[in-house]
Amino acid sequence: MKTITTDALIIGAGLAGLRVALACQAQGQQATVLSLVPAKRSHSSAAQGGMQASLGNSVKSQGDDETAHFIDTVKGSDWGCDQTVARMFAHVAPKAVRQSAEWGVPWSRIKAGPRQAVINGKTTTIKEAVQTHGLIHARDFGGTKHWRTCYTSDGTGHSLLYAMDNKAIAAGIEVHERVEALQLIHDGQRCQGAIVRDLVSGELIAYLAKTTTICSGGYGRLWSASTNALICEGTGTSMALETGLVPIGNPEAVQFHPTAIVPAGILVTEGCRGDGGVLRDVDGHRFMPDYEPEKKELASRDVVSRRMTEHMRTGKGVKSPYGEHLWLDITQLGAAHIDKNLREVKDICNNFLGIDPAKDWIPVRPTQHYSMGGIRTNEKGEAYGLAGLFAVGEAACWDLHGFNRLGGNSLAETVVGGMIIGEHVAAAAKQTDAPEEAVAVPHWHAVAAEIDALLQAEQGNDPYDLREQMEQIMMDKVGIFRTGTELEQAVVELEQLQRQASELKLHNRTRHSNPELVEALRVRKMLKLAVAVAKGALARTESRGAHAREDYPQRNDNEWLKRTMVHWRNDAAELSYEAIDISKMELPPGFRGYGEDNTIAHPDSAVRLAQVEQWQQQYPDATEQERQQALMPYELPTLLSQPNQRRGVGK
Ligand SMILES: Cc1cc2nc3c(=O)[nH]c(=O)nc-3n(C[C@H](O)[C@H](O)[C@H](O)COP(=O)(O)OP(=O)(O)OC[C@H]3O[C@@H](n4cnc5c(N)ncnc54)[C@H](O)[C@@H]3O)c2cc1C
Repeated sequence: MKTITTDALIIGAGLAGLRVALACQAQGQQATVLSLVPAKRSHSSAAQGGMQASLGNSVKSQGDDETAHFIDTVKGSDWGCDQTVARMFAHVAPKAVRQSAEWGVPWSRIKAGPRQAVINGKTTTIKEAVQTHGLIHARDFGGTKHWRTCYTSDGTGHSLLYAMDNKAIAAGIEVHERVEALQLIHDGQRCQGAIVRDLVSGELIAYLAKTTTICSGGYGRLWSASTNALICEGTGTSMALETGLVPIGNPEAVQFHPTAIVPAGILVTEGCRGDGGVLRDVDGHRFMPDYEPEKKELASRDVVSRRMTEHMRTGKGVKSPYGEHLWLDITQLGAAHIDKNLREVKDICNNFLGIDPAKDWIPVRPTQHYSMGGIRTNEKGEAYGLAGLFAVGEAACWDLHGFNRLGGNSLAETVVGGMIIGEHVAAAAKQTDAPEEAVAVPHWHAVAAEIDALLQAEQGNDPYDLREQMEQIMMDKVGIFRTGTELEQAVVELEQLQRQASELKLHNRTRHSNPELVEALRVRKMLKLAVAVAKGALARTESRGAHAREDYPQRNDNEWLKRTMVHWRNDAAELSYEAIDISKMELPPGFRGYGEDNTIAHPDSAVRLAQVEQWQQQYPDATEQERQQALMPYELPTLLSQPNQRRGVGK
């Protein structure tokens, strides 16, 4: 058995993984990072539009601060998030953006003086103040009170990941690429690394570590149409699920992005609408103001995706050989703006549609985009159920996003989460003894036996076929709008596929670079996750954020203000629930601001609201910080707890 030992094993070399690694290395803990692909090819590099942080620099960001960011995030989540996490996050986000600037991220900057901008479909003049010249700019994004999304043209993820990876190289962090973690090493109490397969040589390696952090990204590729990269298959998340000890939180919370191009499914950023683009139907009519008169195209993502789907259902979609779609019109922004701020969108339109977005409308429809659910962790990023295991980024349910993530809050989560949780990972690694090799042996044998069996099987099912069926079921029955009948069918069908996946037959019997073997190992993991998503969705008989049940259209705080927890036990998904405590909320549940308020209220909401109001009346002169700490105290590592300063025209 080949073994590699390290202090902190990090599975995933996207933004979350690299930021955790940098935090560990800075604390003198050796970090070793694993990745399916070279680090700079991780999915984070695909992020376009930007990263939220309340710098308050621009004239349109005036008045922004951590509290506004916190409130937007909680409302965006439809009160499903962990408010303490949202508070910690909003506090650290400005530090994350500034640090990344120091590390070389070329943030788009403010130019003092007047400039033309398109707001609500009208060309307007905006004047930036002289004292803000050269400060980091922000653009508008959906569901936010102020312009808060910092950006580098529309290649924000690319710039961030390149800067982060260069920093990791400079820090001497080892990234082992083209390897795949297949099973966690643990003794039932503590996680001590992972069994990993070299995707080129086929060799199995036991990575032994004091701490293990899963940063393996989302599970978008469970659906046949997704904006996610092909490697976003959720195998890291499923690996935690397979322990039977670690739960997945809110697997059913899945976001569909309004604007993926048709037919390729590639995303064009929310920045298109943030910068003034509008949505049009088959008649060229701008329909969003009819549904959401206040926020229009910049309502929360889940809301816009639903409105688009509803509008197509009324017969206003554009028919195409690839199904119906709507139009995204950014022509009003003009070629100069697009060339500067939306150049990736321009390339995508040119290369995949053969159109010029400065002149032509872009065919779009809502498509699977983001996994709010993931490995359930506490505020320190520690996974439930196994000591020494952490999760950060899209793979985790830390739970910053609840049932809907705001645009720009995911890049921010990867870096902020990496900064905060990285400190806890480093501290845990310092306090833990190196594991004994023996603990890895049964896990190594289990994985080796699974691979042997797959390579020797004379009969069984085709892994590609099972996967295709899974993707279609997820698309047709676990989509934007959900019903009990379809979800019941989905659960039955997915469970059947999952059972079939225990018997697979491969045509390719080689041990080294064997894509069919990779597929077989992955499809088993993906099917478990798919079952968890569908079962969670079926059980949740309410509509909250991106989880929209047509048979249960109301948000039901009375019965459902709780987090779904899925354990994999006895080869089946087992559901339980974790209550969300209203009495500890800084922002008690209320109306989110879209459509009609049809919430079934929880009796504790009114009680908590009265407490919050009473406190405010009792201490009218309290500072914002005093108010906040009194209502919902939170702790951050000292390094990150300092107040933020704002130099712009904001507070
Ligand atoms: C097209 C697109 C545009 C987006 N734009 C924005 C935006 O503008 N703003 C925003 O906030 N968010 C955006 N997002 C979301 C955001 O990009 C992601 O949520 C975020 O980058 C995820 O980062 P991560 O570090 O968690 O995971 P990733 O960047 O996905 O990295 C996962 C890593 O895990 C590795 N890995 C996976 N499984 C294994 C395994 N089993 N063994 C070993 N390694 C493994 C991979 O190789 C990779 O290195 C966008 C998403 C998409 C799809």
